Amino acid sequence: MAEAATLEDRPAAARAALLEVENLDVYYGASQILFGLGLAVGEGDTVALLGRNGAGKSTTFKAIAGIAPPRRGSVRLRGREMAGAAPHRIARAGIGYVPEDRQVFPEHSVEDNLLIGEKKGPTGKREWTLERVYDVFPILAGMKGRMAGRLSGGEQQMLTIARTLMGNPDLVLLDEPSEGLAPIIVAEIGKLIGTLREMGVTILMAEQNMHFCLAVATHAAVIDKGVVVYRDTIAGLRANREITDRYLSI
Ligand SMILES: Nc1ncnc2c1ncn2[C@@H]1O[C@H](COP(=O)(O)OP(=O)(O)OP(=O)(O)O)[C@@H](O)[C@H]1O
Repeated sequence: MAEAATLEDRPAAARAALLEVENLDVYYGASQILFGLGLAVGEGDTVALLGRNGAGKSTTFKAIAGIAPPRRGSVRLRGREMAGAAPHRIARAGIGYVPEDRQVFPEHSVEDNLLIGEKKGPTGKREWTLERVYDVFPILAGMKGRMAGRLSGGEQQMLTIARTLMGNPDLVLLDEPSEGLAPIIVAEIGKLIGTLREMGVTILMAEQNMHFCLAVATHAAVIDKGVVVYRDTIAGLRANREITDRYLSI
């Protein structure tokens, strides 16, 4: 009898997916950006959406979050259709979105930023409290009274992730968490994502930095010109030179 595969050996789609995206077409005006895009995120997975600059990663996230509503296709969270719903409804349904440009409230303290994000999860859960956030993000505990606008880029990135978690989402979308940060800070963010993965937080993150993803993700989807061209475990991606050379060479 074949040995049972571990959770991470199985493709995300083989388990009941928390998020299922199918046949997504997204346009900006007359230009089509996503072409029948599909991907799945299993509960507890950390899925990296990898692709070059302009491949459509941010657009995919905006479509899932309802900011760039798809013209066709389906975005289901636990089987519930989200496509076409307003962004605030999608957020309330359990999808937390951390955009590329790290939106902190600069004139508010770190702690106020966290409290602004506080809400019950879709099933009423309140797993993330200030105490828990400070436990996982000790750097924020040390600067809770500081104005968010005075934080460094990496600290703002952490604050935005922490604020999103305060909303107790079922799924966190992280758009290019390593972008524009110094290597030492990227390593910190990587460690943090690793901690969240160990805690069972489900994450879909967009990245251009393949090395960053190899270190923290469990699964990968590769996007090229608005189409997902490859889906596998991170181990599968690592072993696939053809895909990494063709779409992700850096
Ligand atoms: N608001 C917009 N209006 C028109 N075209 C856009 C808009 N935003 C993005 N695009 C185009 O859509 C395509 C996909 O962009 P997107 O930002 O989704 O890519 P990406 O993979 O996230 O890349 P990046 O790493 O540069 O953010 C690009 O060709 C981009 O120029």
